[in-house]
Amino acid sequence: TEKVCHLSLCPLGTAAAPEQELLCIFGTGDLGRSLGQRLLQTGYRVVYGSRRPHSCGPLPERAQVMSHAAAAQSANLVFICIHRENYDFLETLAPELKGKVLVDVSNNVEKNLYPEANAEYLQRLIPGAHVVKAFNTLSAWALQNGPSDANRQVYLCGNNAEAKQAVSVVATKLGFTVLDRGSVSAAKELEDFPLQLFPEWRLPLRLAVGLTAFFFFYLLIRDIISVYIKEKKDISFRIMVSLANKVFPIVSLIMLSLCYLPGVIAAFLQLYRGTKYKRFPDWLDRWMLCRKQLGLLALGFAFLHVLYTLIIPIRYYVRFRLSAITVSEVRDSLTAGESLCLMQ
Ligand SMILES: NC(=O)C1=CN([C@@H]2O[C@H](COP(=O)(O)OP(=O)(O)OC[C@H]3O[C@@H](n4cnc5c(N)ncnc54)[C@H](OP(=O)(O)O)[C@@H]3O)[C@@H](O)[C@H]2O)C=CC1
Ligand SMILES: [Fe+3]
Repeated sequence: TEKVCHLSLCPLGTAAAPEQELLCIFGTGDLGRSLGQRLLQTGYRVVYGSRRPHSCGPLPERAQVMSHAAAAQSANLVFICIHRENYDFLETLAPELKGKVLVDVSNNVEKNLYPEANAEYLQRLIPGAHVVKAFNTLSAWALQNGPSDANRQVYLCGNNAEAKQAVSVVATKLGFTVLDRGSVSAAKELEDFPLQLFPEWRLPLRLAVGLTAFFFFYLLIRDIISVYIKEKKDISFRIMVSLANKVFPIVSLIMLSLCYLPGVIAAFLQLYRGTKYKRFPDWLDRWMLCRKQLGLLALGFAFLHVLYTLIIPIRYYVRFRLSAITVSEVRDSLTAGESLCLMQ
């Protein structure tokens, strides 16, 4: 109530800004800098903890830099923007970090590099702190530029509900949507996220490549190589357009049917079982989950088919024009020759 009275008594514009919360960032690297800049823009105060407070690279204006211990003491929330390989020194800061919320943003370069998740390791190093895994699925670039449609979500997990709440308040203020994934045992999963490149596309893409290769070679043997062997006719110029244009619609239709088939199978399965409250078998589950990708790929192949179909008449037209020109020129020269003969 004190704040409200204070604000309402003040004339417009001179209201004292409420004390901004101070947040701490360990590490003055790429991510630390981007995160700090974003936090400052959102209205937080930022203090960096660094090994070399006086000689670190360029930092956002208005940010303070101090030693790790001093920085840790001044804030309740500490973002650890340091690679996991260098975490070990944090153990010596355990007294300063006791009771603080530590945000682990780290990623690994490959899966299963370490037996435990980075966040669990951090928690083991500093048992007295509350570790929250968050922000690791964002890039420094995305953080600096603020949330966009593709980068809206911040996944977080941790054992302490209050600590998670504190982090999600910050994330929300930064403009992100928070998705709570549960306790720190989910950290491993979160750390694997950035290492999966469009996982749901992998199977459909492999399928598309496989089908394309299969039908390409099948048609190559059937339409071109066999003609060459039987009739000694070389029609290999057809490979680029005509043959390809036979492969595209076939693959497109197969992918389209694969997109709709699992739904039908699932419906029959439900009818057969007499209930829809039972899990589908794993293969069907996986198949159902990539229907969107299968459909989009089918659309892509259909589009290629349209494109190639439009190219073929253009090619014939050019050939027709060329031969028409040749014929008329031959005719002209012939008539010229005839008239020459007549004159003689
Ligand atoms: N860059 C990105 O896009 C993303 C990065 N991350 C994670 O954020 C973390 C930091 O990444 P990033 O900023 O790119 O890395 P950088 O290499 O740019 O920065 C790491 C910082 O850690 C500190 N540091 C380095 N070595 C040690 C050490 N031996 N002891 C103590 N501190 C050390 C340094 O700060 P100082 O000199 O001030 O001590 C350094 O600036 C990583 O865990 C990474 O996985 C997560 C998502 C995206
Ligand atoms: Fe067609």
